[in-house]
Amino acid sequence: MATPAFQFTTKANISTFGGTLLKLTHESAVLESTMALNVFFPPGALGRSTPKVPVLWYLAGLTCSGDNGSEKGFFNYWAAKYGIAVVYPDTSSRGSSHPGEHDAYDFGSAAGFYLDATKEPWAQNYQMETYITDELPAALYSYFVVLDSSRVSLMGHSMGGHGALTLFFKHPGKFKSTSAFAPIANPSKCPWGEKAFSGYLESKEEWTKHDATELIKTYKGPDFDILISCGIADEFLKGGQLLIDNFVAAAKEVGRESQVTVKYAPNCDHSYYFISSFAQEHVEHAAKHLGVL
Ligand SMILES: N[C@@H](CCC(=O)N[C@@H](CSC=O)C(=O)NCC(=O)O)C(=O)O
Repeated sequence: MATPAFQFTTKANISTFGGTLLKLTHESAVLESTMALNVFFPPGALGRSTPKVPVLWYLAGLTCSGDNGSEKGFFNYWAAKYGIAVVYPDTSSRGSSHPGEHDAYDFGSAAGFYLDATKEPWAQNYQMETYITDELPAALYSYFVVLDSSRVSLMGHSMGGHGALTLFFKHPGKFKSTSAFAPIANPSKCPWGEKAFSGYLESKEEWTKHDATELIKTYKGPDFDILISCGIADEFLKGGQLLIDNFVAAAKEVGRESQVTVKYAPNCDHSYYFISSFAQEHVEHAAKHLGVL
């Protein structure tokens, strides 16, 4: 048997909900970094090659790693039930030490914004879009052949919700569905997004290419069915960081309002207590589009 060109190191093998959560590391060429991630395999899937299982990616938010979603999202119970693997990648390159990289919670490490930076020094290794849509999936799907590269969905939270929406629009047809918890839905117009885009991108003309509220207006791919959940008491919704209404208005502008469902949850905040409360709904949304519900 040929040795796969790409190697993962298993740091932990954890039995949960009848399946297995692997804590992995690997060398990323595009991020120029050793990267950690977690992958949940539903019952019976790890170690077999067929039947393949669909894959759901969870993109986490600012300050997070692959651990937040896998430990506090409560996705694995529902993924086990529907026979779905869940990939929990990290949120930025971890191998560098650019000026200011580790100083703020909303820029640099753990704040890669799921885009390919064009401004130096970030352009060297802050290439999260290529990592999430190309390098890491190619490596995972060839190493763990049970993962079905033809049935893949996305979901994400906050900065990761921005990633789940923008990567879906930027790569038409690559993902069966997407959904988001409290996404940063119009980053060009909020403080988190303005800081990230002006730091990572060479010119302001590039901003629209990374903003879900702009991308939905120019999207030419297949129709979609986007689910967004957000807490009414979300401090970042109230603080103007999420701007979900702008995304809904853009959907209306291009006649796609029926393809976007936004559900506001009474009393809920921005935390994983909110996310885990709606984990079932988001995994089942993906399960429907992945053909297992
Ligand atoms: N100042 C806070 C802000 C960090 C925070 O709330 N992060 C959220 C994501 S926000 C948007 O991407 C988060 O999910 N945190 C991790 C968690 O487990 O709650 C701070 O630095 O704490």
